[in-house]
Amino acid sequence: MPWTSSNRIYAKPSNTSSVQDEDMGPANRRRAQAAPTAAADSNGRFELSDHGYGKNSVKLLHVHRDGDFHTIREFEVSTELKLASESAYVVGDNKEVVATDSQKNTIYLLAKKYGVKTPEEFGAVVVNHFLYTYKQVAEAKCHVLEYPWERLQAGAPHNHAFVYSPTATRWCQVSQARHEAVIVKSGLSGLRVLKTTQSAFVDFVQDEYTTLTDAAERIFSTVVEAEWTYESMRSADFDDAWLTVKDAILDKFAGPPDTGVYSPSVQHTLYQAEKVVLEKVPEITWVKMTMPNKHYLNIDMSKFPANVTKGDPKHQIYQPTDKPAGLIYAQLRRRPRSKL
Ligand SMILES: O=c1[nH]c(=O)c2[nH]c(=O)[nH]c2[nH]1
Repeated sequence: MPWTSSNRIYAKPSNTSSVQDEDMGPANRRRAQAAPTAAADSNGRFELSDHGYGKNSVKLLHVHRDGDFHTIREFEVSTELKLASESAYVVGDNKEVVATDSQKNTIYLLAKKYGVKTPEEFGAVVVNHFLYTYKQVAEAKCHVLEYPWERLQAGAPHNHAFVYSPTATRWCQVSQARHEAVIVKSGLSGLRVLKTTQSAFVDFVQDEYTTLTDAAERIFSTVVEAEWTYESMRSADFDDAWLTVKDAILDKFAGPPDTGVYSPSVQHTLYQAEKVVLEKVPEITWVKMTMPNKHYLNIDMSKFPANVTKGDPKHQIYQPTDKPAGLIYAQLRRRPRSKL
């Protein structure tokens, strides 16, 4: 979010001078004396090019009890405020500072008051609250990370027991600057997948730097990260969109259970998954995926005598190498509609 210099207020607000020394305890007096003015501090040589403060990872469990049928969602919520004034930083004046401890309390109180429907909607409630309660807040951000609880299936869906199923982590970042629209970015991280066939990498540049040979058949494994934004808060079904993104990735990576789907490269598989996301969720404006190529290397057994390497051809051994990994990403967005 760009910040114009008009947001910056260097002068210490004049009403601070009306505070008499006698009103201060010794510690406050020491602090007030120590606080430099902006000019004395930097002589205009420096300017804050960014700032913000908040509470990190406030953990919260939301239980919705509907008779015997309970639903849970567990979150880590982080807040960040950018004040219009830089006084807290530059001259040590805390008058406009909403304490990070109060920000933590606010998260609990808003969750109690409004419930937590989706991370995105709760994030919007939080940023709205800060902007409209405190006029000195110029921008508010809220990051929500959701723990992957699923209802326990014990023959039937259990009324009140859940199992931790960390297939992927869901998160969102909601931000709003004063007089501007809410911006929602959602994401999925840590979706680790591997397939044992239907992956190749051939026909790439061959030159004096190349040792890699064409692989018509290889292991394909990655840990997918994805993030995307929405056109507006209003029309989107955030839970449904998140599941659609996860399913698009799994479907384009794996294909049908019996035959799979051929991947000529990580790049192409990533692109295919992003295309499905934009096709299926019209509210998403762009989607970015990152797929590190977690290499599983063939082990050269040719140097060993035949009698030791001879084994059941059904057994194939690879060497997993986490690092280095190829790092492949792309962002796909909608082209503006032609006016013709
Ligand atoms: O799918 C791949 N894309 C690459 O760009 C690449 N580079 C590489 O060494 N292996 C692979 N695999």
